[in-house]
Amino acid sequence: MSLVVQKFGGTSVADPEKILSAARKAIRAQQAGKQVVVVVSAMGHNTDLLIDLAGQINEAPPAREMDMLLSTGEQVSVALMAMAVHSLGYKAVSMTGAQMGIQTDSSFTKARIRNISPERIQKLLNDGNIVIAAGFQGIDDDFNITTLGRGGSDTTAVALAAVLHADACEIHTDVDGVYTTDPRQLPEARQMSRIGYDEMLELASLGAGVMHNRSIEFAKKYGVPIHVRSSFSDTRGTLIVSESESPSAPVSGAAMTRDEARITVQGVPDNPGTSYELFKLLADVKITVDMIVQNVGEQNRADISFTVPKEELKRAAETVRFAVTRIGATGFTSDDEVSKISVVGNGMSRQTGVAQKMFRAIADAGINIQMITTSEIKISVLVARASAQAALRAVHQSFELYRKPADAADWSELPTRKSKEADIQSLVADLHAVDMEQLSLSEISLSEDQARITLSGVPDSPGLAAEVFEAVASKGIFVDMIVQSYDGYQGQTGISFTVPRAQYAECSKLFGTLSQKFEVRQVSGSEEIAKLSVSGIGLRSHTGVAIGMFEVLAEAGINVEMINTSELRVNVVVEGAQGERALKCLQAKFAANLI
Ligand SMILES: Nc1ncnc2c1ncn2[C@@H]1O[C@H](COP(=O)(O)OP(=O)(O)O)[C@@H](O)[C@H]1O
Ligand SMILES: N[C@@H](CC(=O)OP(=O)(O)O)C(=O)O
Repeated sequence: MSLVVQKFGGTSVADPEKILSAARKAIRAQQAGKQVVVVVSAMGHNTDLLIDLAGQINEAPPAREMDMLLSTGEQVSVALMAMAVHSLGYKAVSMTGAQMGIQTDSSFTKARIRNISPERIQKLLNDGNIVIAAGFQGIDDDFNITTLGRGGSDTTAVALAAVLHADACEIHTDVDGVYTTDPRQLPEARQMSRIGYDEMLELASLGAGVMHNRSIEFAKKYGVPIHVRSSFSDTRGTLIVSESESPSAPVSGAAMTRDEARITVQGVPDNPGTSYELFKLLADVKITVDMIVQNVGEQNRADISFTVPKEELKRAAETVRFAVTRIGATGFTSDDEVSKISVVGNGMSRQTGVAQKMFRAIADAGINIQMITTSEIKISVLVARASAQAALRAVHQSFELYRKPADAADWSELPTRKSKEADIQSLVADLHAVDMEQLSLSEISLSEDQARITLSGVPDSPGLAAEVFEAVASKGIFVDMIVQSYDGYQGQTGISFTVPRAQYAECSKLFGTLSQKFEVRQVSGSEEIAKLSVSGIGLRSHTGVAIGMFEVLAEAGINVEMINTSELRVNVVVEGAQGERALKCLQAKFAANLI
């Protein structure tokens, strides 16, 4: 019998009428011959209210008690939803995370699911019940209640869909589907018919609050199709599956992470191990570091810039102050008035000129780019918060995201779940054997076909990045990694990028002639670089991967020249001669995580 998981977010169960309307949807699905599991979040903004309440009693409430408190929001909703189904004449049973056997680790307020026992739910479904499951919560080995982190009900829903082998996991929310960017930010955003898991994973981590990023990790890992749709109508929404909406579009979506802060550590001794020490100290106090830009240093000193969520700046600055003395850096600067604008698309890894187009759009809007990082399917830039919305709009316009691509898939072509009955047995067995959210890496690789160009002391003004990469693109040179760092000294910035080794000579010649035009202090580079990549799922939520890479390379005395990180991959560039040795170190370090 086919089975559907329907998740209703806080806005969709905000009052009794909405709860009744959600209950009717569940009943309609059951009448259509499906077994139905409904996952609900706390009503409206109840989780925020509970957090606020806790704050009035204790400024730093114990995390265990926080989870005890926050889980009550969902417990209210499941009971009311079950009552709603009963009032309409159908059978329903509500269940907490513990009752469903959702076992987690003990990281209160951001627990990870280890295991789910589907037997009880399955029995209740077989008896004709609609099962109403509390989202966002679980239980640890010591019977403590845990929660999965803000927005975690999506993760509960997808995890249940995986273990119950549902046909689809429907996310019912207050928008019609996934848009090319947050429609609350840009009304011209367009609803997509579908989006790839990797694209959604990146967007969700970049501020597209419509989905919780960890739920996409699950969906990708277990092949669960997600259907994001409106709670208030029955229209088709957006499918999240393996393939993108359009095979040709370079960019599928754009996102803004509004409240960011930048820290630049200046004059870091350019020795193996210093970055590791800095990021380890930050990781030890559980600060999530993003957009790491370690540019190639001069005179054996480098600047390392990175971003942290704005609310973490105070804590991060305390740690960085300590780290500066410990690693012998010269100082640090920070700015908490910055936002990150990103574009994401599976198609960009196959096309040239995508980064340049984004930089041009932002330059033409008169906005300065402070930092750049790229990865295979994502380009992020840091801009002043006051210009962030204008930058988002400029980028959205430039890639014509408001227009449906001519080759966009339409609903009739959308794939459905293909796995067979036998798969479920092994899936369930598998889930009992391993942690559902354990780090799984698919590949550790070395490529030696790239070269690096570094422009140091570049004037930090609008349009510079666009001009540099337009010049490179005009020669038909494909740029892979790009990092631009904020330079706290004299309004200057440094840009490093990699190009195919075969085009290195041409590219250095180009900058030999262009360096005067761009008023670059120094152009340097190396034909002998090695790029090492660790790929998998959810590498940013498993922040240990980047740190682990820094650690083993530092231990082996190998200096990291460039780094970029994304949900799917962490890349580092090291000196060419060290490539093979670096690969062996990484393979040894992550052997247990390779699948
Ligand atoms: N790319 C996007 N597509 C659709 N919605 C988005 C996107 N980015 C951000 N959002 C926001 O996500 C909101 C839905 O998420 P949320 O408020 O958490 O819903 P729920 O309460 O159902 O969990 C939408 O109202 C929308 O403003
Ligand atoms: N109630 C929790 C979990 C959740 O997923 O909520 P929502 O589905 O409304 O984003 C929160 O607010 O974080």
